[in-house]
Amino acid sequence: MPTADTDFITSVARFFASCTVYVLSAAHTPPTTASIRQLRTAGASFVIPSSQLTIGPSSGSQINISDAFTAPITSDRKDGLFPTVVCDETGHSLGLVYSSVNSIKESIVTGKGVYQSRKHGLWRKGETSGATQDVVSIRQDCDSDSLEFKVVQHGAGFCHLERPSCFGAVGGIAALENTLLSRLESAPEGSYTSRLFNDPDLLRSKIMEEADELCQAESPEDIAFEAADLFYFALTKCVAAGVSFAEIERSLDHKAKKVVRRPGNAKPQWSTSAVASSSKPPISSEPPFANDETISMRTFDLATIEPEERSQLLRRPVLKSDEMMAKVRPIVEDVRIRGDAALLELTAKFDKVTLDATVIFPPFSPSSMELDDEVRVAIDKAYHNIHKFHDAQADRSTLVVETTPGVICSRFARPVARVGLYIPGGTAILPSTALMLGIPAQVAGCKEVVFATPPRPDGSISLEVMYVAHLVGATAIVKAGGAQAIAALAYGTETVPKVDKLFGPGNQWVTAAKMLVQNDTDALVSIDMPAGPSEVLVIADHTANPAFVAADLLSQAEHGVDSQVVLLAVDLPAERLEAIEQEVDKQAKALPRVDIMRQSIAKSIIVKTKTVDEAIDFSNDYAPEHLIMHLEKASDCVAQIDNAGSVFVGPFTPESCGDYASGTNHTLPTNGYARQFSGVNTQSFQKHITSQEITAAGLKELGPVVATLADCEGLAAHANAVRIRLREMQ
Ligand SMILES: NC(=O)c1ccc[n+]([C@@H]2O[C@H](COP(=O)([O-])OP(=O)(O)OC[C@H]3O[C@@H](n4cnc5c(N)ncnc54)[C@H](O)[C@@H]3O)[C@@H](O)[C@H]2O)c1
Ligand SMILES: N[C@H](CO)Cc1c[nH]c[nH+]1
Ligand SMILES: [Zn+2]
Repeated sequence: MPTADTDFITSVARFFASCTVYVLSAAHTPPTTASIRQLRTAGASFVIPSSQLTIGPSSGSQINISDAFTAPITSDRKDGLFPTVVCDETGHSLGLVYSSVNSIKESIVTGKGVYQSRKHGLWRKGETSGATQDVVSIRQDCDSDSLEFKVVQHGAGFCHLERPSCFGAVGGIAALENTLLSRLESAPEGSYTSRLFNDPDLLRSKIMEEADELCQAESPEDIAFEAADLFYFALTKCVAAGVSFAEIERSLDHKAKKVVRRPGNAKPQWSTSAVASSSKPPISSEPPFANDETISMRTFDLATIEPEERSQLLRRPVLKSDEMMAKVRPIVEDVRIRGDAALLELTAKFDKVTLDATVIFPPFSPSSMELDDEVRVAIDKAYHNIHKFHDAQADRSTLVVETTPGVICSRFARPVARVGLYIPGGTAILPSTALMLGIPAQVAGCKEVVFATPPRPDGSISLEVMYVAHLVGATAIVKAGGAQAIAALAYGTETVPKVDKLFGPGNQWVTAAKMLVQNDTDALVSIDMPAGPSEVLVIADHTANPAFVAADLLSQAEHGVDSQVVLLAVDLPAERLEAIEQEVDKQAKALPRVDIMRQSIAKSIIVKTKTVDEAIDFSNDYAPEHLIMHLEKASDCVAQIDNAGSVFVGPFTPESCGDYASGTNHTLPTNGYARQFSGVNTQSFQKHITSQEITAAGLKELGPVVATLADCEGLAAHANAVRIRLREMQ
C-alpha cells in the first residue's frame, strides 16, 4: 500500500522523466542569484546546487535528485548503458558516448561531464587531456532510453583529435562566435572586428545600417546576405558584452514560453514612418493606411554636438560601396558572359517584365511618342532652355598658345563617339533625365547615343522618353534597368551596342555598377560621375518662408527612400523652426508619395547654426548635390560656396526648376562627390586633344632644354630624337 512518501517519490520520478535538470557545478556553489535567474530564464524546472541534492518534505523522506532523475531511465542494450549525445550550448553535436546510472549521478553531483566507457568504466571527461566539460543540462529522450548532455567544452575540444566535434568543423553561428571570442582575446593587427569592439559608436551605426539594409532587401539571396551581416554585428555586440549565443537562445526559448503575448507594435521611431523597408515602396494617391504619425526630421545643434557627431551628420544613409559592389558584381559578370540571355532573365527577375528582345532602333513609330499637347509643349520649352544653356557650354574653338617663339601648342575638343545614357525608371520614370543627358550629347555631336531605361510592366518605354529620344536623335534604346543595363552598355551584347562612356543617375545598383565597370580594363569605358540618390541641403534664415522651405525639402525627399534632405537653420527662433517642421508634416501628408517621404524624411536632419558662415562651412563639408539658399543676402553668399552640384539662390528659385526646365543640368554628383566632380555638362561629352607644331627656330631654342632633361632621366633615345635634328640644322 503506497504511503505519502512513496507517492511523493513516484511523482517526482515521473516528473523527472519529462524535464531538464540544470546542474550548478561546484563553481556555482553557493548559487548566485544571477546564475539561478539565468537558468530559470532558460526554463529550468530544477536548479540544483551540488550541495543541495535532495528535495522533499522537511519531515519524512527526502529524495535524492540524481536518484529521481535516473529512476525512469531504462536501457534496451545488453550492457545496460544509455547512448548519450553530447552537444554544445547551442545544440551543435560534439559526439556520441554512453552513460550509466552511476556516471549520470556523478555528473549531476559534480556538474562535470562524466560518462561510461564501454571498456574502461567511468570516464571523467578531460581527466587526463584537460578538455573538461561543465554540464549545462541533461535530458532524456521521449522513451527514456537515451540522453542528451549539453556542455560547455573546455580545452582543445571534445574529439580526441583535438577538434571541437567528432563530426568535424562546427560552422555557422557557433563558428562565428568562436572567431569573435578569439578576436576579443587577441585580434590580429588591423582586425576590423577588434575595431568594432573598441568603437561602440561604429558598432551601433553598423547594426542600424545592417538592420536597415535587411529591411530593404527583397530577393531571397539578398535577404540571406543582409541577415548574415546583421547577425555578425549583433553577435559582435553580444560577445563584447560577455553574452554568449546560448544566452540569446535561452532568452528566445523563454519568450516562446510566455503566455501573454506582447502587442508587437514597433516603437514610434521604427514604425513605417521612420524606417526604410523597401527600395520600391508602394506609390499611391492615397496613403495605404491611415497614419497620423508626424513626419519629422531629427534635430541637432551645431553648438552642442561633438566633432565626431558633426562628421556623422555629413554622411549619407546609403549602403557602403564595398557591400553594394559585392551584390552588383554577379549581375555585371552574368551580362558580360551571357549577354542578351542574361539581360532578358535579369529584366524578368528585377523588373518583372518578360521581353523577347531588348533593343529598339529608330525610326521610332509616331504612335510610340504620341503626347498630350500640354506635355509636348512643356517638353519642347524645356528642350529649348536646356539646349540653349548647353550649346553655350560647347567647346568649339581651338586654344592656341605659342609658349616659346616657334613652339605652338594647341588644344581642341572632339565628341566622345559612343555614349550610353541611363534614364531611371524604378520608382518614377524620368523623361527629364533623358533631356538632361540627350541634349548635351546632341550638342557635342556624339555619333551613337544609346538610351537605357527599365521597361514599363507591359514591356514598352514611356511615350515621353520615346519623344525625347526622337528629339535628341538617340540611335538605340535598351529596355533594361539597374546594374544589368549598365553592364550591357559597358560590354555590349549581341544586340546592345557597346559604348565608350556611361552617363546618368540611378539608384545604388546603377551607381555601383557604373563604378565597377569603369575599373575593368576589358570594358574600356568611363563614367560621368557617381550620381546616386537625390539630395538637397537648404540653408534658411529668419527671412525664409516656412512653406517654401518645406516644399523644397520634400521635392527631393520624394525621389526615393534612400534620399536625404538637410535643413540648416540659421539662428531661427523656435517658433519659426516649428513652423517649417509643421509645414513638412502637413505638405508631405497631402502628397501622393508620402510613403516614400516618411522614410526619407526620417533619415533627414535639421542642423541649427548660429551664423550664416557656420552654415556655409557645414554645407561645403557636406558637398550637397543641390544647395538652396533661403537667405536674406542669398546672392552675396554664392561666392562662399566651394562644394555643391548646383546652387539655387533666393526664395523664387525652387530646385524643381533646375530639375526640369531652367536650363542647368540635373545630373549632379551626390553623396559628397560634389567635392571633386562637376555635374553633367556639354564638355562631359567631349574630350580634348592637344597638339603642337614646332618650327626649326623653335626647336633650336627648346631642343637643348629637352635633351638636358632627357639626360637627367637617363632616357638617351629621347635626347637623341632632339639632338639628331639639331645636328642636321647646324
Ligand atoms: N543624382 C542625380 O543627378 C539624380 C537624378 C535623377 C534621379 N536620381 C536618383 O536616381 C534614383 C532612381 O532610382 P530608381 O530606383 O527610381 O530607378 P533606377 O532606374 O535607378 O533603378 C531601377 C532598377 O534598379 C534595379 N533594382 C532595384 N532593386 C534591385 C534589387 N534588389 N536587386 C537588383 N536590382 C535592383 C532594377 O533593375 C530596376 O530596373 C533615385 O535614387 C533618384 O534619387 C539622381
Ligand atoms: N532631382 C533629380 C536630380 O537629383 C532630378 C529629377 C528628375 N525629375 C525630377 N527630379
Ligand atoms: Zn528632383
